[in-house]
Amino acid sequence: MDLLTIKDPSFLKGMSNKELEALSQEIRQFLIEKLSATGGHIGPNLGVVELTIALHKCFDSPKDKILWDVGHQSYVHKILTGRACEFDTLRQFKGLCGFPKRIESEHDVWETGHSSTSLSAAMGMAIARDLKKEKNFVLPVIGDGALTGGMALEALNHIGHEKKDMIVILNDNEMSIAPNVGALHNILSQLRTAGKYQWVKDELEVLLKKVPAVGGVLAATAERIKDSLKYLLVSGMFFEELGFTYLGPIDGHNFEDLFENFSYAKKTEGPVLLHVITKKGKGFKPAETDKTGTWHGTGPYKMDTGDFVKPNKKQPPAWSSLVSETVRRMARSDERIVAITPAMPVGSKLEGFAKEFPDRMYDVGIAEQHAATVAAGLATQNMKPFLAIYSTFLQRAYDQVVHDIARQNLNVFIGIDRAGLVGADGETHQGVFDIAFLRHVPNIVLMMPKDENEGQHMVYTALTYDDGPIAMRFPRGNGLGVPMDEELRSLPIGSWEVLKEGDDAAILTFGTTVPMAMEAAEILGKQGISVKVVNARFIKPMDEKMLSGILHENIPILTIEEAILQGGFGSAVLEYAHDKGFYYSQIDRMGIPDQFIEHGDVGSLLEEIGLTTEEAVKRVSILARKKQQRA
Ligand SMILES: Cc1ncc(C[n+]2csc(CCOP(=O)(O)OP(=O)(O)O)c2C)c(N)n1
Ligand SMILES: CC(=O)[C@@H](O)[C@H](O)COP(=O)(O)O
Ligand SMILES: [Mg+2]
Repeated sequence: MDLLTIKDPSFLKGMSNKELEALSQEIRQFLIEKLSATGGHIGPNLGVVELTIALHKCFDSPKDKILWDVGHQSYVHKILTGRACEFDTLRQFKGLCGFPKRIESEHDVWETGHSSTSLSAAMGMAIARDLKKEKNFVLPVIGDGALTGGMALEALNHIGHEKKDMIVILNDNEMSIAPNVGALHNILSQLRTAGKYQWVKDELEVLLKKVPAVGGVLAATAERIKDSLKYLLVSGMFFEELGFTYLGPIDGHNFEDLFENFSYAKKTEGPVLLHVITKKGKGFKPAETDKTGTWHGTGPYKMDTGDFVKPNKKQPPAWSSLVSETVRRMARSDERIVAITPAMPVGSKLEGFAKEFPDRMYDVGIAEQHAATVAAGLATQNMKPFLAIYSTFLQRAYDQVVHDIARQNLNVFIGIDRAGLVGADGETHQGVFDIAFLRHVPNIVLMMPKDENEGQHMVYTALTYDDGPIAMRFPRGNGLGVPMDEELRSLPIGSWEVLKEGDDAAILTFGTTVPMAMEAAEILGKQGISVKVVNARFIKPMDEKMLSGILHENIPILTIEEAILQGGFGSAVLEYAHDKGFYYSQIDRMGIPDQFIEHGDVGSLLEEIGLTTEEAVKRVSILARKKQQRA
């Protein structure tokens, strides 16, 4: 069939299994083709083709609520709900979002991007349903990786206690981004090999009921026999003990299995957990055989060979590699260095570190809070923990940074990756809040390098700093390709760097917006305006000596940051000026406005919010003109 003609999932109701098999192949081929041009989360989506079709055939979305945990595997859902025609714009500026988006469709009942929220949201929907005395199914789909997230376990605990009607679909493909980790993963492995539990339990019930009852004693004994048999037959009655009816494990690519279990689940009171086994990347060899997470989320690729489309010219090293490899280099001479990642060993480029120091690298699963406090615990024992974590995911560990790390002034090095706009992943992943939520935390040092050479020195600074928590933020993508110093050196904490002298105005900035500031200063120079450009590489503590000097000279200031304005670096400069009595200094700020930034290429996003060289030129011209008028 022509997928582009699909308006909603109702067409599935009348289709035979054979027709559904054919549809599955068409959807797989469509995904492989479309994503070869756009990139995206090909592996996760190829794994849920039959599962998604079966859900939309057996249930009535949006009356029945289908939630997608993380949401990176919702492309098939988007195809079946009338958005196939938008896939050429997937994850592009003003195009189709790569995660569920309520504004896109009534079938996207819950927005995700960060992991492990679906069960909690589903519980909220189930409570609302029952209070409103409505009748509908609530169906969160959660992966084996997402299940390792603390929120998911909090939700299981609550759902099992409240015994709300809900059908949790556990999509178990044994993979997180990289192979899944943890004791929960081991329980799932046991369940995967234990074979179908549910039918055994039911047959047991029938059998035991046939035993002639001799009063309650035997029945109670029978119950105990049944329970002990349950333990005997199926290890890890983890979910049943939590109050769920556990079904499965079943083949998530087999329509008969899916339909049979969905219908059983529909008739089961209370929360059901249906354990579905799928193959990540199914139907596309390179993705299906991927054991490292390379095909979890990709750029464009060649369909016939599976080769990724490479940029035309050689790229400078990725920022994540620069940081992780410098940590690795330092770990050779400092045995105290331990790396911790919450399920992102591939994204944080920690494979080399893990290979060289297997006993000093911990992937804790999707557990950012746990990761941060493990780092804190390590620091109490005079180890040198390196917490490698994306800016957006660090949001999950805010209290652990405040309560465990900073309050105890523990020497943890936080490598804040993907700081700034990340682009295609959009609103849920932009790394724009970390300055605002860290700057006000006592004891913390927060810095950002202007290029990868300064970056390696910052890693050295962080790992040789012993006075408490120190965080270095760095962007997604690649460095600038600057020459790299052989020897690593430490930067004086709180020191800024003058990149260009000038006295009509000063631009204070750091990281990715330094080139923009230099370009603006050059343009303004040609207009007779001499602009000082300062690499304000320490966001906290600021270089108060240099800042008060600029304020004393009454030089107007423009701050620029690829981070949220409210509470950001510019706010810190405003606060400082006011606190030191510079009430009349001209200070302007450029940064991310008070809104969530959607998906798209970073250039278009910066253009759209006016974080551009042209805007900087305009702002400084106004400041300089005002200064001249006052002179
Ligand atoms: C809080 C949070 N931490 C980390 C991530 C990054 N992440 C995206 S998908 C993923 C793995 C999810 O594994 P699973 O739930 O099993 O889904 P699968 O990709 O196997 O279908 C991770 C760690 C995230 N989205 N949210
Ligand atoms: C869905 C998810 O959260 C991850 O797959 C994320 O998209 C990875 O981001 P990077 O591509 O920046 O590593
Ligand atoms: Mg998985």
